Amino acid sequence: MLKNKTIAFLGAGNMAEAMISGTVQSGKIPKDQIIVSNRSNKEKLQEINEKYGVRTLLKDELPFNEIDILILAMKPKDIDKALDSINHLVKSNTVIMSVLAGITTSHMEEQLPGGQSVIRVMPNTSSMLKESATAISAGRFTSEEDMMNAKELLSSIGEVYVIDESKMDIFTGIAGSGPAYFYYLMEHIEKTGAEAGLDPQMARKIGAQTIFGAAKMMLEREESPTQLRENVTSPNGTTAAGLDALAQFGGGKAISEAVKGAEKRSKEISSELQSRQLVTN
Ligand SMILES: NC(=O)C1=CN([C@@H]2O[C@H](COP(=O)(O)OP(=O)(O)OC[C@H]3O[C@@H](n4cnc5c(N)ncnc54)[C@H](OP(=O)(O)O)[C@@H]3O)[C@@H](O)[C@H]2O)C=CC1
Ligand SMILES: O=C(O)[C@@H]1CCC=N1
Repeated sequence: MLKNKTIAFLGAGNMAEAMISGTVQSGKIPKDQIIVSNRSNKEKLQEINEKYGVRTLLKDELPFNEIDILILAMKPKDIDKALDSINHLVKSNTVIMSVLAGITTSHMEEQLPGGQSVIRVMPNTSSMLKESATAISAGRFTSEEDMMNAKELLSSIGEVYVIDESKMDIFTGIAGSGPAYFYYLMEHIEKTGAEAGLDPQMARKIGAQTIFGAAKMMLEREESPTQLRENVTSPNGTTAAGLDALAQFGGGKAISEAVKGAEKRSKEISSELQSRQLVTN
C-alpha cells in the first residue's frame, strides 16, 4: 500500500537519520520517494544524501503537493514554529506522523487545518539497524488505512506496537529512552572489565554479546525473566553474589526510577508546551 507514496522528514537529526538508515536498508521504499529536510544545516543534508542516496532539501523547498506522509522529527520545543510553517502548505490528505516525545496528537491537530490525520509515533535509535521497538497511536482523524500504512512503513525499522495514546509516556520511558539505559549499563561493564585488565574493545564485545543473548532469550523462550534469572543463579555462587550487590546498591529501584523519570518528563513536556514554558530539550 506504500507503493508510489512519497515520505518526507521535517528534521534531519539523530532520530530522523536512524529511521532513514533502517528504511533505506529495508528496501521497502525506493530512495527517490524519501525526502529529508531540515531548517538550515546544509552540511547535514549533504551527509545524509551521500550516505543514504535519498533526496535532501531545506524545509522551505519541500514539494508539499507530492508528500503523502510527513514525519515530524524536530525537538519538542520547535513543534509550534514547525506546525505554523506548514499548516497552510500541507495537503489535506497528507498523513502527519510525529516522533516527538511528549507532543500529543490533539496539540498538533489544533494547529493543523481541520481534519488532518496525525499519528503519534515513538521509535528508538535502534531503527538504524531495523531493531526499533516503535509504538503508534492514532489521532482523531486517522483512518484504518492510515494506520495500516504507518505500520507497514515503520515495520521496516523494527517491531511496531499499536497502543492507546494514554500509554505513550510510559512507552517512551521504556523504549524511546530505553537504549540509553543499556548503553549506560555497557559503559559501566566496559569500564569495570577494562579496570580488571580486559582489553576495552574485548570488554565491549563481551558485554554486548551478553546483553544480546539475554534479549534473545527473552524474545524466544517462554520462561519469565524471574525464571531465566534463577536459571543463572547457583546457590552461594557468583551470580548470587553479583545480584546481592545489585540489590544492596539499589539496582532494581534505579531501573524502575529511570523508566518513571522518563515517563514523567514526557508528561511534563506536554503540559509545559501547553503553558508555553518548554525551554529545554
Ligand atoms: N534521539 C532519540 O533517541 C529519539 C528522539 N525522539 C524525538 O525525535 C525528535 C528529534 O530528536 P533528535 O533527532 O535527537 O534531535 P536533533 O537535535 O538531532 O535534530 C533536530 C532536527 O530538527 C530540525 N528542525 C528544527 N526545527 C525545524 C523546523 N521548524 N523545520 C524543520 N526542521 C527543523 C533541525 O534542523 P537544523 O539542524 O537545520 O536546525 C534538526 O535537523 C525529538 O522530538 C525527540 O523527542 C524520539 C525517539 C527517540
Ligand atoms: O530524550 C528524549 O527526549 C528523546 C525522546 C526519547 C529518546 N530521546
